[in-house]
Amino acid sequence: MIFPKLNLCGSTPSEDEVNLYQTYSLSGSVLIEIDKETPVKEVLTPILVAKFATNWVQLPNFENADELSDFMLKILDSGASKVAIPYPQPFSTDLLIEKFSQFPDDRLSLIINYKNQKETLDIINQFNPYVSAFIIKSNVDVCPLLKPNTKALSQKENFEREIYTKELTQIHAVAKKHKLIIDLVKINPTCQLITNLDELSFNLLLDSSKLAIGVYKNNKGDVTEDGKIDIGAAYSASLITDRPDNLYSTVVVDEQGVALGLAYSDAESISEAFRTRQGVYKSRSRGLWYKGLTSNSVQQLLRIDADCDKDTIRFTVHQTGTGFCHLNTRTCFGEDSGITALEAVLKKRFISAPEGSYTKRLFNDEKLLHAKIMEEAAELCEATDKDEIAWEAADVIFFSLSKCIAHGVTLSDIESHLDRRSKKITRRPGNAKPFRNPVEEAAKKEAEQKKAEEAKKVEESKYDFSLKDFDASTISAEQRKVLENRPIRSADNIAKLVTPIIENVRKNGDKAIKELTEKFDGVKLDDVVIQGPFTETPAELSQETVAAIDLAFDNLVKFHQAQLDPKPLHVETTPGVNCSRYVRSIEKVGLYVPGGTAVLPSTTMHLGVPAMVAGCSEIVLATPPRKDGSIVPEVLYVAKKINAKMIVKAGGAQAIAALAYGTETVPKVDKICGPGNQFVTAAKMFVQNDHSALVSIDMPAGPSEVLVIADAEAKPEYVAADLLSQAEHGKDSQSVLVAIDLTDDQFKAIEEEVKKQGNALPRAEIAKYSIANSFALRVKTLEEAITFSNAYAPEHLIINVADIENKKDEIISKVENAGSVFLGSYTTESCGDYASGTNHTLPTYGYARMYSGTNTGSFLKHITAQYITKDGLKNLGPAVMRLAECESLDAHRNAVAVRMKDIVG
Ligand SMILES: NC(=O)c1ccc[n+]([C@@H]2O[C@H](COP(=O)([O-])OP(=O)(O)OC[C@H]3O[C@@H](n4cnc5c(N)ncnc54)[C@H](O)[C@@H]3O)[C@@H](O)[C@H]2O)c1
Ligand SMILES: N[C@H](CO)Cc1c[nH]c[nH+]1
Repeated sequence: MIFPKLNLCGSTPSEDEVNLYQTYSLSGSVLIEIDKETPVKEVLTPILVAKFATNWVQLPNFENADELSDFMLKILDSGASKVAIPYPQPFSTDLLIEKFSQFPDDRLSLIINYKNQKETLDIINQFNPYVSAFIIKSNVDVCPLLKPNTKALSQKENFEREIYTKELTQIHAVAKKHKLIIDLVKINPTCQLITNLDELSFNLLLDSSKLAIGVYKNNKGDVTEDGKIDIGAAYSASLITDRPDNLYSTVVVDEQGVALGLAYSDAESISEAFRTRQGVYKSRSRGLWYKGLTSNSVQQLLRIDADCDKDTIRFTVHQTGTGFCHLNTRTCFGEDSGITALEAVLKKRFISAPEGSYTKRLFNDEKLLHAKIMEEAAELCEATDKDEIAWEAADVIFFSLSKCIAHGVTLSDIESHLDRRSKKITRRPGNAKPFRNPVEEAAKKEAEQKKAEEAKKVEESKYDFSLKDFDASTISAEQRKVLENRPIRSADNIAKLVTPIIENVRKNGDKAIKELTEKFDGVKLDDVVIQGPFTETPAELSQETVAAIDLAFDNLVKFHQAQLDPKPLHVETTPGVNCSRYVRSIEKVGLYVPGGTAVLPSTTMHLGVPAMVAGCSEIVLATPPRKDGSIVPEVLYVAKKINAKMIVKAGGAQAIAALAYGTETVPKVDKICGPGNQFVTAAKMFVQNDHSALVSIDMPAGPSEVLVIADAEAKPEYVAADLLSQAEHGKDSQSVLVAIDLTDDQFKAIEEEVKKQGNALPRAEIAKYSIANSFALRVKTLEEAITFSNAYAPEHLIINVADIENKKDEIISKVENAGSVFLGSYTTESCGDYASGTNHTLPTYGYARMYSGTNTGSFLKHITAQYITKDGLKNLGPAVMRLAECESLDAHRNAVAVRMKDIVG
């Protein structure tokens, strides 16, 4: 809900300010800011005693704790519901708490300047027992809650919104029972912001610089050009309705809370009610309904309240004229009864009692009325029997109320005095120890204990992350063979799973893609593809991200361009026999960018750059969409840089099938490249073997893996970080450590680091599984280590050993099988994963024995040609004919023989 604020600092407020107060107070609660100059008795007290508003008063800072405490007492006794005290004050927090403890907590609130979440939570925890509300003042200039939570939010906006929401939720969790109000000083409010804050149980403070009145009336919607929000619209933003006509049921009551009838409201009518300060509703048949416009039975609006679940509101009004009901009765529920009815009767009689009647005499003859009051009061004092007491009290009320009516005092005025009395407070002794509520103290202790237990649980639940440890000198040959291979994965089951997916896409095209994306990725797609060309740089990308992508991209282009040799090859193999070879790019390529557990703009570059450098004319990207059906801006930016034709918003086997066979919107491609999980790899193998697909693939690139060779010189911190960098990719990734001649302590230091760094990772849950699938092998020498690595054929090989600068050429000459090698303690694999220039799409699972990683050549093919002269055929022909005879292929022999006849006769 909103919480209007009015500044009454300084001397006497203007008429406009008083008017504003009267409008703001209709919303139920107002925060009035005063300073030491504000005349309390003349200005503040008359406002505070108004019965219907709940007034909070914001006090200034005081140099002295006693002065502050005296001022608090004065304001509270003047009728303020609560005082709001800015924190910190110029004196100590302990002293402030001591002063607070002398007042009831339900009369105090604290204003905190938000610096960071930790500090705010600490202050809230400290003051929780002594106050009943916190006003959190924040100076952010962008609030992630201004927009609705829709698909339109960018990844960055979603992230910021999530963080912000988490912070507010945590504050709410700590200050649970307290009212929370947020003052977003630099933000122009919107209805959406108020609704979003409501969901987080925060009220929004709105001072007069942010509030406007009657914006609807001027047909300007709910916000003015200078960013002020209409108070009625702001109030309505917190309301909800389940009615089909979207109106809010509105119970209309009088000053005593007696129901006059039921009406309906919407944002427009509420706005008008605030503007006119009268009962204005929305008639279901006639639109805006200004009550009393035709009947003269207008209603002075006193206050609007929302019920507990905010789907019904209550208008408290002062009803004039004949009443609320169209049948000319005061209420729609028939006649009044009790004291309310008595007041109405007495008011009527005061105006119209016949001359000479007893009532007329009572009103006119003050002495008679006093005597009756005294007489009935005495009789009430003497009465003992229950019925008699009630009888005499009724007499006292009758004559007292007559006196009130004769002097223009209403029941509402009497209630107002009763309320004021209930607001008077007695301060606890000044030197009392800080007041501690035993119930809250016990709750606090319990909460602390719970926190300690939870911290213990977190500590205990830390993942083990220990490495299975083998010694090369003691393991058997069989054991060694097992380590050289990867954990066996049954391809049968996966093939069974992907075949129907591929068939479905082949048969049903885009419809199947949409259905499978909803099933496996939980995303409902409107369109299967985003069509290029991608001409824009997505606005949500920061400059740093753009610069990082640009640097990585340029390095990849340099390294992949160097691999391109576009010149034809000419060799004269035998005099007159001229052989040649020509390079051609593969026309249409499909690049699969994984996206199941992490979005990989880097893979988009590592596939896209060689395809672009090779000159492929049609590049189609495929990647799983985000939950809102969109594609991350980083991938869109790379799509622009490689001039991709389109992006298919799908992952898994369905994406591979779409690229292989084509659909209504996805063009069929000639080659599919890119890594992926087991479904992606199985689908690539399937389509490659299906002649009707006529498509090739790059290689079986599966779960990421790294093998780190480290000796005693390698820093345990670096070794652990490198092992974890691949372990975090997926549960089936493998990280192998080959440790050269390490002592137990040195080995343990690496293990400890893996545990420490692993537990701190946001993807610890994934890394835990891959480390459990991994192992360490302890060897004596570098040669032994490289021998094992050649047998294992890792995707990535890191060699972090002493004196690498001098030994690197010798070492690399011994490496036979590896996707990519990283030499020395500063050459972390992450550089190759992103930006150094080498390609990160590499063969895994031991395929580095026979496959290369992705390179420019992956997107090229070669055409050979030959030109044989007469002399050439003379030189080569006899050998060809002899070989054809060996194979009994006479037609082959004859094709040479018919020519040789002409040449040699
Ligand atoms: N070797 C390399 O060069 C390299 C590079 C980057 C990533 N990788 C590897 O790629 C892999 C990426 O895997 P990922 O899962 O994160 O993303 P992914 O894009 O490969 O797979 C996600 C898709 O799998 C499909 N899927 C999920 N569960 C399914 C089920 N039960 N049945 C059918 N389909 C299902 C979904 O459609 C989803 O879109 C990781 O193993 C990572 O290590 C390798
Ligand atoms: N290490 C992966 C290849 O196995 C590539 C990658 C992408 N993002 C980070 N790393």
